[in-house]
Amino acid sequence: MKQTVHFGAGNIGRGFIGALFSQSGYHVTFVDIADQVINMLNEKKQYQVKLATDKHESMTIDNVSGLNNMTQDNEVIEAIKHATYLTTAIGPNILPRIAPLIAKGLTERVNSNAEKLYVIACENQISATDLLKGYIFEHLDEETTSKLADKVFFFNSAVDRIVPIQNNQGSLDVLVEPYYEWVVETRETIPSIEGMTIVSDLAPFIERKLFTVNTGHAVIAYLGYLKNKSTIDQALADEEIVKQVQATLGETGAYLIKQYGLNQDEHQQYINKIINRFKNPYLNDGVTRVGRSPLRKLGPNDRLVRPATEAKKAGLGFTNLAKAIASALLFDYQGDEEAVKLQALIKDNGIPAMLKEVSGLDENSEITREIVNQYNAIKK
Ligand SMILES: NC(=O)C1=CN([C@@H]2O[C@H](COP(=O)(O)OP(=O)(O)OC[C@H]3O[C@@H](n4cnc5c(N)ncnc54)[C@H](O)[C@@H]3O)[C@@H](O)[C@H]2O)C=CC1
Ligand SMILES: O=P(O)(O)OC[C@H]1O[C@](O)(CO)[C@@H](O)[C@@H]1O
Repeated sequence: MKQTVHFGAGNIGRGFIGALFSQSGYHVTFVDIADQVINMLNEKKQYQVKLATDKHESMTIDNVSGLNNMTQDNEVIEAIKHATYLTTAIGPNILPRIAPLIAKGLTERVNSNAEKLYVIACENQISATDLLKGYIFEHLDEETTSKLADKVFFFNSAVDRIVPIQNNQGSLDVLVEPYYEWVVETRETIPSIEGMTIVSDLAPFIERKLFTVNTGHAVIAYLGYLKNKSTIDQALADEEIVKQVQATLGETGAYLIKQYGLNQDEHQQYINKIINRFKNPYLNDGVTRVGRSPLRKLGPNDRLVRPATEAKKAGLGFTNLAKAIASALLFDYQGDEEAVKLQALIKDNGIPAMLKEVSGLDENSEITREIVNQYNAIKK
């Protein structure tokens, strides 16, 4: 049986990427630090992926096992030696932490296995696999790096499926929305995986996804949080929030249409479809999950700041994106480490300096000034 190694046995790992590999006839070795999940994978050897619909359809995912990367280095290295794919869905900030072990696995693999290995990071981040590759290469010597050239391939990808936090402690089952899209950039012919779409240029796909699904979701989460809504569908029952999401996605849409020559009507349909996905009442998706890690989400290349800077460059409007950024700055959820740090940065340094440090925006830029105006208006 073909083997794949997947880092991150969380929501996307079990509910999306690992499930597709299992359905494509692979044995999936999940690697994670969560002992309870790893033990359950090894005991039960299967779990259910349940669809968030009125019919509650479910499918069995089998041929799965687990390894703990903190305590089972050798077993992880062994698994990497025999895998056809190595994927991650672990969070972009965690990639540097798993890179040393992957580097050890690749070093042993290239000396013992001539088969090709395909590495794909499945994270909400532009060029996540390139980033992972960079971290891995920091731990490789020159000889190994050159051996890797025609044996280990790194492909960027875009992943789209809403998988909320699961309210089922002690179970491996995962509730997911029915929709999914996994787009992988490569010109190689690679072993086919059910549900994987191959493209030669990922940029339009990942930007369209990140600046529509993720920008829209973030706007709803931050505005919903400010209005004391607990879930995304509850936030979308508020007409003002709906209007604000539409206005913001109008701005990202204008940039995407101009940049990639998209058809305006088709893009509007894409936006409408996504807002309907967000309304799914069976997902029960918390605003604090969707708004999690605001420092990452306020990064220069992420879902809020990049469309604003790109829109500005293209001579397009960015007022609603500035309002979205301002609402993110008011995310003060104490259960989120980054939200706590964000509030401390704002308190200690003020918004312009914080935006310079976190978002790479000049303190006197037009975007920064607009964000500060919007922030003050929301606070009133
Ligand atoms: N949940 C969703 O709807 C979507 C998430 N994504 C992306 O997928 C990635 C994963 O997100 P989720 O699955 O939602 O998160 P999650 O928190 O459910 O899963 C992450 C997993 O990584 C594990 N982990 C953390 N640190 C680790 C370490 N040092 N070594 C090994 N394992 C470690 C955690 O124990 C957890 O099981 C993120 O980049 C996210 O942006 C992308 C699309 C949709
Ligand atoms: O996973 P992140 O980057 O923290 O952001 C959460 C967002 O990503 C998703 O997981 C889907 O792409 C959404 O649920 C939400 O927009």
